[in-house]
Amino acid sequence: MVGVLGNVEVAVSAVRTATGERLSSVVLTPMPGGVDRRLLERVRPRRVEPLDAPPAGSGLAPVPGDAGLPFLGHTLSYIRFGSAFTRARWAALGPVSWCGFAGEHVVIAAGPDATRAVLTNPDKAYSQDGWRFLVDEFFHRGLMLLDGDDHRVHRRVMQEAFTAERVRGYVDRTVPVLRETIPGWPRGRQVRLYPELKRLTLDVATRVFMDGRSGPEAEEVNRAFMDCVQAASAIVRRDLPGTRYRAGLRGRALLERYFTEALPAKRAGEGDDLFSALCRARTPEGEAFTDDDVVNHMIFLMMAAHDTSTITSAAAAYYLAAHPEWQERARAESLALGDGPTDAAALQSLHTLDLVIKESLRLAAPVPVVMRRTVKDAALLGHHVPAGRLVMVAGAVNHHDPAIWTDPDVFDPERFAAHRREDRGHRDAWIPFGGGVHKCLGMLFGSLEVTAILHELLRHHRVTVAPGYRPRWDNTSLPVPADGLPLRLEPLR
Ligand code: HEM
Repeated sequence: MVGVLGNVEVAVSAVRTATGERLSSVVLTPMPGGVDRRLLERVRPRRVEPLDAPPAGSGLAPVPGDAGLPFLGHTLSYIRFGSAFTRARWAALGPVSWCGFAGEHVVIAAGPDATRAVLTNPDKAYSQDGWRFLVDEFFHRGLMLLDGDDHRVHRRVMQEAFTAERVRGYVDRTVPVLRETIPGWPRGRQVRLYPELKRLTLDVATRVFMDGRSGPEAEEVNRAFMDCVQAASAIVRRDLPGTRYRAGLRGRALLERYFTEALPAKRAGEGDDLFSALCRARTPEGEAFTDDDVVNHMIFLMMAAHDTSTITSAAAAYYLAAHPEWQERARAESLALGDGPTDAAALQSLHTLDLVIKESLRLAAPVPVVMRRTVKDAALLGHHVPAGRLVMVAGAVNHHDPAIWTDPDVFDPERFAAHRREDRGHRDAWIPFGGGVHKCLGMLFGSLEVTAILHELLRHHRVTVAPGYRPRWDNTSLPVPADGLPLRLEPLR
C-alpha cells in the first residue's frame, strides 16, 4: 500500500531545497494552527472548472474541480493534510471532483456512495492500473496489481494461505516475537514509538512469513524490502546514481534472488510459515502458483502487511496514551488474560482493544486512498469519467461523514459497541480495509497482529503523551508520523 506520489519529477526542481532535503520535510514544517486552517481553506477552488465534456445526450454532468499549481497541482496539500485535504474537497465540491495531482488530472471519489460505486465496480470500468502505474517496478504482479480473471484465480489460490486455521498458526508464531521485544522497550524517557514498531513488525514478517531468523541475511533482505517501499513513492523515477529509485530496483532484484533461491526448500518442506503456505496453496479445482507467482506474491505481501500494521499500532498507541481511561479499561482486560500463551481466540476476547483499534482505523486510516484507472467511460454518481482517468478512492472521507458518525472528529470507541454500531450507518461507512473484490486479504491477520502488539504493550508499560501533543502525519506515501511519534513508557504501578 504505497506511494500516491508517482511521476512528479517536475516537482523536484520546483521544490527541492538547496540542501537536497526530502520534499516532505519542507512541506511538513510545523505551523501555527491558524495558518494551517487558512492553508486548508485554500484547497477550496477559487474557480471551478469542468474536467471532461460529457457525451451529448448522456445526461451526465462534468466532474467539477481545479488543477491547482502548475505541474504540482494539489500534491503538496495532500502531503501536508492527507485525508483532511480530500475531506475539504468533498465538502467544497461533492462526492465526485477532480484535482491536479502528481502530474495528472485525478478524479476523487469520496463519501460512501461514490466509494461504493467504484469499489464494487459493477461495469468493470475501474482497473488496478491506478496502482500499477505507481508501484509496478517494485511490486510487479502482487495480488493488488492484478485485474479480472487473472486476479480472481490468484486470489482464490492465495485464500488457501489465509484460512482461519492458517491465521491461527501465524498468530502463534507472532506472539513469541512480541514477547521477546516489547517488555525491553526503554522506559522513563521519551521514545519514538513508530520506528520501534516498524522494527518489530518487520521482525514479525521475517519470522511469520519466511520462517527467517535474525542475522546479516535477514538484515540485507529487510534493507532491500525497505528500499522497494521507499522507491515506490520516490519523486525522481529514473534509474540514476544515488536515487531511491535505483536503490529500489536493486532491492527488488535482491528480493527476487532471495526468494527464488529459498523456494525449492520451501516447496519440499512441511513448514507452516506463509512462504511455505503459498508454495503449497491449491484450490479444490487444482489451481496453484508457479515459482514466479510465489516470489512476486511474497514481495508484495511483505509490503502489504508491514506498513499498514505499523501505522495502525502506532495510531492506537497514541490514542491510548491520549485517553488514559480507555488505556486502563483495555489494560484490565489484558492483565486478566494472565501470562499464559495468547492465541487468536484470547486476542479476540479483548473487547475494549477491539473498539479502540476500530476507532483508530477510522480516525487515522493507514490506507486513506486506493487508486484505480478507468478502462472505459464510466458514469460515476451522474458524472462523466472518460476512459484513462486516474481515480483516487478516498475511503477515509467516509470515516468523517457527519451523516453517519456523531461528532466524527472525536475519539469515541464506544460508537462501535453493540448498542450503537454507528459503522452500520452505510455499507461503506467504515472501510479501512477497502471493499469489493480487492478487499484486504490480510484483514484478520492484520487485526490480530495489532491486537497482540497492543496487548503486550499494555501488559508491560503505561503509555503517556506530552500535554497538547498532536501527531503530524506525512502523507508522501502511506501516512506515517512525521516526528516518529514521541511517547513515554512508564512501569505499571
Ligand atoms: C491494519 C492493517 C491493514 C490495512 C489497514 C490494510 C488495508 C488494505 C486495503 C485498503 C486494501 C485494498 C487495496 C485496493 O483496494 O486497491 C488491501 C489489500 C490487500 N491487503 Fe491489506 N491491509 C492491512 C494488513 C494486511 C496484512 C497483514 C496483509 C497480509 C498478511 C494484507 C494483505 C493484503 C492483500 C494481499 C491485498 C490485496 C487484495 C486484492 O487485491 O485482492 N494486508 N489492504
